[in-house]
Amino acid sequence: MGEAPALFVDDLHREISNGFALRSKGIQTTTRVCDKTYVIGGTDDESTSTIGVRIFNRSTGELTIPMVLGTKPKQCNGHSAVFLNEDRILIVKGDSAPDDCTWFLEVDTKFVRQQKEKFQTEVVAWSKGVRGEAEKPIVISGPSGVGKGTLISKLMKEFPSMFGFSVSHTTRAPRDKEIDGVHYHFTDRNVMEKAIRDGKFLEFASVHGNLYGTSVEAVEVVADAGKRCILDIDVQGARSVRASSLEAIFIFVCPPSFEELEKRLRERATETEEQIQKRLRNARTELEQGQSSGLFDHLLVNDDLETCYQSLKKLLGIDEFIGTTPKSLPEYVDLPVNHSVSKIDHKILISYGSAELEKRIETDGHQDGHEDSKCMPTDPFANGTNGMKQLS
Ligand SMILES: Nc1ncnc2c1ncn2[C@@H]1O[C@H](COP(=O)(O)OP(=O)(O)OP(=O)(O)O)[C@@H](O)[C@H]1O
Ligand SMILES: Nc1nc2c(ncn2[C@@H]2O[C@H](COP(=O)(O)O)[C@@H](O)[C@H]2O)c(=O)[nH]1
Repeated sequence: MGEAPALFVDDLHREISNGFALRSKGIQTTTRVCDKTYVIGGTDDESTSTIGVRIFNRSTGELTIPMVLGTKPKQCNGHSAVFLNEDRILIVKGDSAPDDCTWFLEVDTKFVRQQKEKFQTEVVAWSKGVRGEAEKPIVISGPSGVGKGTLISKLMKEFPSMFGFSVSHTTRAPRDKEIDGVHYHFTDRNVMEKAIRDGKFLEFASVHGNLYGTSVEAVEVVADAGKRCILDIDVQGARSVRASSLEAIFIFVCPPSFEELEKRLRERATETEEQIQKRLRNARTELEQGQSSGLFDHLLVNDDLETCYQSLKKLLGIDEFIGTTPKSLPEYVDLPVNHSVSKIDHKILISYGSAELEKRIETDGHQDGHEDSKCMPTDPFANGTNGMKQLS
C-alpha cells in the first residue's frame, strides 16, 4: 500500500473544502470524525454492487460494519469524501450520471443519533443529493383513500434521512395504531382554534367535518433536521400554502377510477359508513379542483402502487431506472475532473471544472495532523491487525 498515492483534502473541518478523486473501482476513502474513521468504498462481499461503509474506532482499534439505513449508492469509478456540517460526509462519485453523483452519508445527524439509541449499535444513513429543486417542500394532495399516506410511507422508508413528514394537527379522533405526535398532533378544537388565532399555523382547513392544519413549527422541525419536508394536506390547504411564502412543489394524486377509490376507502376500514359517504362526496369536488385548478405542478394516477411510486421518485429526481429503460442523461460526470465543494449557509455547492481547484497529492501519511479524507486503492485494514466485528 505504501507506494500508492493518497490524495488529501486540506483542512476538511473548515467548511470550504476541495473535492478530489481517483479513477479506479473499489477505491476507499477514509474520513475521520472525532475518534472514528469512516472507511467508505470497497466491500467485504465481492458480489455487493453498492458502496460499503466500515467504521474504525481509533480508541479501541476495532473495525465494525454499521447498520446502514437508506438506499445505498452503487459502486463507481472513484469517489471523493468530504466531512461537512459536523454530522455528514459528502460523497461525490466518479463516472456517474449527474443525478447520481452526489450522496450524503449521515454519521452524526439527529436522525442517526436516534437510530443509534434505538438499535444500540453503530448506524449510518445514506441519502442522495438532489439536483435542482432540492430544498423545496413537497405538498401532496388528493382525495381520501387515494394512497397519499401509502406513497409517503414508501418514500420515507426508502429515504429516511432525506425526507421528513410534517406532522399536522387535527381535531379528529386517533385511529387504531395512530400515535400522537407521529401521525398527527391530536388536539382539542378550542386549543387548535386559539393556536390558529395566535398565528401558529401555516395553513388550516375544515376537512370531512374536522379541523386539520400545518403548524409553522411542524415544517420548521423538518427543516431543522436538514430534511426535505413532505406535507399531506387537502386541496384547500394546498391552496393556502400556494398563497403563502413557502415555495413548494405541488403534487395531486388521482385514483384510476371513482369505484377503485371507494373500494380502497372501504377496504381500509377506518371510517364508519357515514364518514365514508362524506369522504366520497368530498372526493368528487377535490378531484374536480385538483385536476382543473392549475394549482398543482404534477398529477399522478395511483393505479398500480409501484408504478405510481416510481413516477413520484422520478418527478422528485430520485429515481434510478423506470422499468428496464435507463434514464436518458445528458452526460456522465467523470472524476477526476476539477470539482470544488463549498458550503454557503445551509447549502452545499458543488462546482465542476473550477480553475480554482487545488488538489494536493501526497505519497503517504498525515498532513498537518489531519486525516479527514483520503483515497486509497487497497483496504487499509487488510493485514488482519484489526478485528472485524459485525454489529447487527
Ligand atoms: N395503488 C394502490 N392499489 C391498491 N390499494 C392501494 C393503493 N395505494 C394505496 N392503497 C390502499 O388504499 C388504502 C388508502 O390508502 P391511504 O391510507 O394511503 O390513502 P390516503 O390518500 O392517505 O387517505 P387519507 O387522505 O384518508 O389519509 C390503504 O388501505 C392502502 O393500503
Ligand atoms: N389542510 C390540511 N389538510 C390535512 C392536513 N393533514 C391532513 N389533511 C388532509 O385531511 C384529509 C383526511 O385525513 P385523514 O388522516 O383523516 O384520513 C386528507 O385528505 C389529508 O390530506 C393538514 O394539516 N391540513
